[in-house]
Amino acid sequence: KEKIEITKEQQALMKIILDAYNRHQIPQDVAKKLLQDQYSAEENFLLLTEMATSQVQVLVEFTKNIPGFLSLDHEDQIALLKGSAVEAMFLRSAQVFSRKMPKGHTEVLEARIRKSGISEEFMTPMFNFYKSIGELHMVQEEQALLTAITILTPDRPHVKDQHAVERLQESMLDVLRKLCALQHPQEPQYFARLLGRLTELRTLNHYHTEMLTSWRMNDHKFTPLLCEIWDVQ
Ligand SMILES: O=C(c1ccccc1)c1ccc(-c2nc3ccccc3n2[C@H](C(=O)NC2CCCCC2)C2CCCCC2)cc1
Repeated sequence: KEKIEITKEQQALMKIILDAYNRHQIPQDVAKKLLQDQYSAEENFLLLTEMATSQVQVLVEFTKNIPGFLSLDHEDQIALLKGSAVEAMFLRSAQVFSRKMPKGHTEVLEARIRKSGISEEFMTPMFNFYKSIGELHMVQEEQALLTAITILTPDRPHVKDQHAVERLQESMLDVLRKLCALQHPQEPQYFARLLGRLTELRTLNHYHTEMLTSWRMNDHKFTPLLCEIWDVQ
């Protein structure tokens, strides 16, 4: 049994990532709002765009704290943020959805989301993803590292220096691999399952434009930031 140990600098890296992740949480809790009241499709869409706009701002702050990110080529920094924003939003939504809630609240939340205005065809892949994230029972460190790994995906569109991004992503993957081995000693395949979720995330990203434009309402209004990030309008 080879001895798994996280080095001093890897511990420091994990602490930086975790602090940044916890510092940059979404301001108000969307799940609480959804559990309180039923909203119309228009109100839900407005809630989504407000939540997503603040999440993008939070994501930028989190990303700036990833060691080495600010040393990347500036245009590559933008390409990485733009390329990962939707995936990070779904990852965050999945974490909000799979958070421990009082009895029956998750079912109410799911029902509210199903009736929020998203078109039927996207419900299954979206909830399959949320449930597969929930089954992993990730600890905070794993969630933070997985978000950083998603952002540091080298093959996003328009990234010029992919090797520089690969090097940063690899150091995150190495810490995550060790953390999984330490946190889940009985589950040697846990790390692979975590990375499998990133593949599922890409498929959600793939049809995000139809998901947005097919909300059951007309005149979808987006903030300027979301027009940039979501390639809409
Ligand atoms: O259609 C969607 C879409 C959006 C952008 C690109 C492509 C598709 C699309 C549709 C629902 C959800 C989505 N899945 C959720 C799971 C749990 C809780 C809320 C969730 N949401 C939305 C939300 O506010 N997400 C926040 C979460 C914090 C981080 C920023 C985002 C609300 C919005 C009010 C109505 C009900 C769902 C997330 C996304």
